[in-house]
Amino acid sequence: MRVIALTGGVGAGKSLVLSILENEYKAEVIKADEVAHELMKPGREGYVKIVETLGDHILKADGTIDRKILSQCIFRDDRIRKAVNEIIHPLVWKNIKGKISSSQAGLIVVEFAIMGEKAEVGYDEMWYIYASEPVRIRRLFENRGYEREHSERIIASQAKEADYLARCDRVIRNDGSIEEIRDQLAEILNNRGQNET
Ligand SMILES: CC(C)(COP(=O)(O)OP(=O)(O)OC[C@H]1O[C@@H](n2cnc3c(N)ncnc32)[C@H](O)[C@@H]1O)[C@@H](O)C(=O)NCCC(=O)NCCS
Ligand SMILES: Nc1ncnc2c1ncn2[C@@H]1O[C@H](COP(=O)(O)OP(=O)(O)OP(=O)(O)O)[C@@H](O)[C@H]1O
Repeated sequence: MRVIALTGGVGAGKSLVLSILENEYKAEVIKADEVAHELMKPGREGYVKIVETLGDHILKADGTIDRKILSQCIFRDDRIRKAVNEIIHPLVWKNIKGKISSSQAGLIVVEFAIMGEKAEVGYDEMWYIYASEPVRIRRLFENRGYEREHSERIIASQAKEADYLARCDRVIRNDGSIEEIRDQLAEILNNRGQNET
């Protein structure tokens, strides 16, 4: 079993790379953000602690956490982001470790945008998906409707490029076309073997 950690900032193209790895390389994909959302559903460990810490103004009428409100809290206030991260991230990594140890897949890819010290899930190599900030801001505006200011706030809250580069074994460049991404993945996984960094 080979475990690849896949990281990069918002809008860099992680989901795109994951979909290619899942569909064309039969990888099992684990998304940290999806795990976090599971753990923030009513009654789950993350939900209880986050509501205790932030208060019930973050809840919708049906009792679920309102992601719009949580997003505004997280990206407008560093202290709130840190508090939420401290609650949710240890639970996320524990859950992901469990998923990896019970998996039978030959290739597992764990995706996360956050480079905290606790982001250690026993991976074999870490890939950094890179696209320049202007390209990311444009794609997020065109495809997700994010205003420039919102994208810039998220980018400011995430690891800097130098931090990603210092931690990663491999850089996948995604400033160009989807075909260029496919070519890079084929070269890494087919031609030169999965072990090479
Ligand atoms: C902040 C939330 C509410 C935003 O939800 P929303 O549906 O608007 O957008 P989405 O989930 O697509 O997130 C947008 C992007 O924000 C970035 N992001 C999410 N959480 C964080 C965070 N804690 N710190 C920095 N960036 C983050 C990621 O690049 C993500 O892809 C949501 O992402 C969330 O619940 N985050 C807390 C859980 C978490 O830390 N997840 C990250 C992996 S553990
Ligand atoms: N090479 C590319 N060419 C054109 N569009 C792209 C390319 N790569 C990514 N995109 C588009 O840019 C947007 C952001 O990409 P994606 O969702 O894969 O980023 P991400 O790193 O997963 O972001 P997040 O951290 O928010 O999850 C998507 O709409 C995606 O379709």
